[in-house]
Amino acid sequence: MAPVNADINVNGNGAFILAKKGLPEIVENEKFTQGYSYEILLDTANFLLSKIKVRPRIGVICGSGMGSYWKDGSLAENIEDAECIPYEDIPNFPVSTVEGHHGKLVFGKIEGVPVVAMQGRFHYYEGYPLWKCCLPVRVMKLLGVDTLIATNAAGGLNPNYNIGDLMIVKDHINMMGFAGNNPLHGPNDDRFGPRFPPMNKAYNYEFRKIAKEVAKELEIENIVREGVYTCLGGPNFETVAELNMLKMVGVDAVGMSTVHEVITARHCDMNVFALSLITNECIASYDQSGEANHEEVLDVGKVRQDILRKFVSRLVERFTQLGGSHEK
Ligand SMILES: O=P(O)(O)O[C@H]1O[C@H](CO)[C@@H](O)[C@H]1O
Ligand SMILES: Nc1nc2[nH]cnc2c(=O)[nH]1
Repeated sequence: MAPVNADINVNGNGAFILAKKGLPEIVENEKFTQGYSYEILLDTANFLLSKIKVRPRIGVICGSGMGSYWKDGSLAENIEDAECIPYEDIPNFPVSTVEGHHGKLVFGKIEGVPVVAMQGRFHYYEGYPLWKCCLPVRVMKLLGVDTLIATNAAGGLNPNYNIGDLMIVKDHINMMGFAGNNPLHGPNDDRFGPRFPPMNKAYNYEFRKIAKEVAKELEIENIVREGVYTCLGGPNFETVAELNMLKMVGVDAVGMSTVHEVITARHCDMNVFALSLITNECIASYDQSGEANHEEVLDVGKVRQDILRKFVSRLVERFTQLGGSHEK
């Protein structure tokens, strides 16, 4: 039997083997696996501080299609005195490559509270290692942020959920972590946090309680849920078998972000609240028609933009009133 192409040889037993000459050399890049040092991120934080008027206390990460819920680019409606800094202009920052992620940091005030919002997050599937996806969280911490509100678009796996529901994240399952991929992988710098951070109280109990009260005040409690989120590496959506496995282990909503950001935030002792917008139904049966797609994800973000803006704004106000004494 002849080899099918020049890169494949046949050994003496007739089995195919790969020709060694064609294989790429893999070089381990230390910086890639270990992340930027405290000092490098301090430079980034100092650069930002030299540009902005407010010192943010709360950081908001806008999920897919949600960055414009405060108007494209400026967050003008709700972030007062907004100052936008494109990621390209920030030293050591990655850039956004996904549609629905504008790629700007917006500084200003919501309900009088100094905030920074990320209009666009970074995902593993874009090619960034997890530590780099989470770099902005550490920069926020160095800027003085003590509370993180992470929003995301997610597929609803819980059969009781509807498209357009908002899920308060009660907990997560770190599927990528099971495979050894963690934003805290590599040497630990105690100035950020401990080597072995606990995660059993990752999503602040008081914040979740407040969010449920606020949902009642805004009369949206019928669309607000509470559940377990998981992040997969993406960029493909899930197979039916994968979804059924996730359902079995107690997952309510599936996405491709947030978990690593939350781990990074808890490592550096930030209070965390996370909210999933259910943008599509996870198709967990071979008999069901339809397919997940990013356009639908972005469309549902638009439909819910007013509610999201009101909900997150009220949460910013109420979380700040809570002060720093509550249990994290
Ligand atoms: O998690 P966010 O960034 O909100 O976006 C979610 O939606 C996108 C897929 O449509 C993926 O990026 C997934 O992570
Ligand atoms: N993995 C995943 N991410 C999403 N983001 C929005 N919808 C989905 C989904 O169904 N699956």
